[in-house]
Amino acid sequence: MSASALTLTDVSAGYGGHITVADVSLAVPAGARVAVIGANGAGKSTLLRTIAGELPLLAGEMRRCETCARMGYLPQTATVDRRFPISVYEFVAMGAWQRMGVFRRLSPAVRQSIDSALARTGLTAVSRRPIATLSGGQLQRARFARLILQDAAMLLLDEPFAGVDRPTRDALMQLIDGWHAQRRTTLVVLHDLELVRQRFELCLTVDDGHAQLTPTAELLTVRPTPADGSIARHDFLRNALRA
Ligand SMILES: Nc1ncnc2c1ncn2[C@@H]1O[C@H](COP(=O)(O)OP(=O)(O)OP(=O)(O)O)[C@@H](O)[C@H]1O
Repeated sequence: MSASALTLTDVSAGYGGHITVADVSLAVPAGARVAVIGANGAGKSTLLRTIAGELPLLAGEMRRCETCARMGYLPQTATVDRRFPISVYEFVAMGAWQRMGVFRRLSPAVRQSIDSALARTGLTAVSRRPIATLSGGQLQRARFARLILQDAAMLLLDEPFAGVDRPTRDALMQLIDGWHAQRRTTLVVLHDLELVRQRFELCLTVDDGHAQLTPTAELLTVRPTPADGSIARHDFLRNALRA
């Protein structure tokens, strides 16, 4: 049995004392690819932000394995990223700030890592352009390149494929697969259940104020029927899988 990257015990998450998701207890195995799924407004982002430490726990306890304290968090696509008057290269380089040293100089090793991250995300040709000139898909690639630089053991990605085309989605999904091969743990908020079925071994379902971890094979392999009680407890899944 693999070690846990993340353990939640009776965790409640929400805003200003108002609980959105209650009593979450689960253990995410190190290196797992976890799809966080649920209807709009169910509380997926709230839970992810709480795990990222952006929101305080309203109750319960959270433990991360020692290396998983090195965490990369990608919020839903934010327009604020583009407002900075910096180049794509500089934007990506920000992922390496922890490795830059006191004078904030880029060592040759860090420069090599930046070049490699730009190449892996297909951005080498646009690396000198201002970040503001990137398309939505290119910006998402740049945000992934910055994540590569962070070298995090646990990655929390909130709807990373929203608004990107199929080739970009496939390229970014390959990066997530690569992180999986390196035994990094990923929690990814997704609405594409076919992608979840193909590439994520665990599902964190957020529904009706509760969240639980279930093997994808158990949750999504069987097409639901009205008599299928295991799926019927999640209305959002029943509707989505019937569509
Ligand atoms: N900053 C906030 N302050 C107060 N309530 C919030 C805040 N952000 C979100 N909420 C509320 O918390 C609930 C859960 O929102 P959340 O964004 O976590 O849902 P979600 O599952 O990620 O939805 P979606 O799939 O639409 O992104 C919603 O009722 C939402 O209105």
